[in-house]
Amino acid sequence: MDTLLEVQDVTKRYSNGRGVRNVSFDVMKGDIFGFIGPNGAGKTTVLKIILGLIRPDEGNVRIFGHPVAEAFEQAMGRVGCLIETADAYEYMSAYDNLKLSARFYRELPKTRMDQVLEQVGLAPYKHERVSGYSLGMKQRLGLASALLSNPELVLLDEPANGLDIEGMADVRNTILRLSKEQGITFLIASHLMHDLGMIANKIGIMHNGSLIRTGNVDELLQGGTTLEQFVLAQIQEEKDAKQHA
Ligand SMILES: Nc1ncnc2c1ncn2[C@@H]1O[C@H](COP(=O)(O)OP(=O)(O)OP(=O)(O)O)[C@@H](O)[C@H]1O
Repeated sequence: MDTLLEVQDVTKRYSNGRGVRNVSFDVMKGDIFGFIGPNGAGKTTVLKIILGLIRPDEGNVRIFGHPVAEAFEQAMGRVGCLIETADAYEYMSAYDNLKLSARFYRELPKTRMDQVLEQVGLAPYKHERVSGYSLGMKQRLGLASALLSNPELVLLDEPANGLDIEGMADVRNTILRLSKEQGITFLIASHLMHDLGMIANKIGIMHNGSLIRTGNVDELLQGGTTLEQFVLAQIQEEKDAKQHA
């Protein structure tokens, strides 16, 4: 099986002593990898390191075999991301917003905006102002923007943040469809375990800057345990181990 992303022993210490320590995991082609953990656990820091936005103190990241530190352009060529909130110009249409984003990419075909709007189910509303969109639709527009460069690997940070249950289902279904129909691989950071548990095939649990567990969802959750129960138990185990150390 192809490894698209390798995070190898990554450490980042902020000046306040916080950060992430010795984080290692792989994302394979076709995965929907759920990167789970409470607020402040270190998920965003790891995503930013993967994207070359933060330089780690130690460790390496390889994407499609290319080291991000030495071969940034090759590594990022097939990566899309949505790491801050999906901010769009409200007074413009989805189509025009994407046209603006498209200026950042060289050689995008003119039809690409329509293709990605189709992929996220916004084609019927593409000429409507974004101000009239639901939060779920705005988030799907952010996803459309992340898809512009035709990436094989997409990184999303808290894609369900601020969405109601309908909006969450909307974004989840879009991700699942993109995974199944386009073969896109996802790494999704979220503290919303129930939401992520419905689509992820693999998970990594971050707690206090460390990755405390990774594995296949099917293998980890046996006997009717929910992902939420599992993650909470893992975090408790980690706390107990620290207390007795
Ligand atoms: N630039 C920074 N300087 C100092 N500390 C930081 C910085 N960025 C993040 N931190 C701290 O590092 C830790 C990890 O933060 P990070 O944002 O990666 O966590 P997270 O799991 O993504 O949480 P959230 O979902 O709340 O963003 C937190 O304790 C945070 O306060």
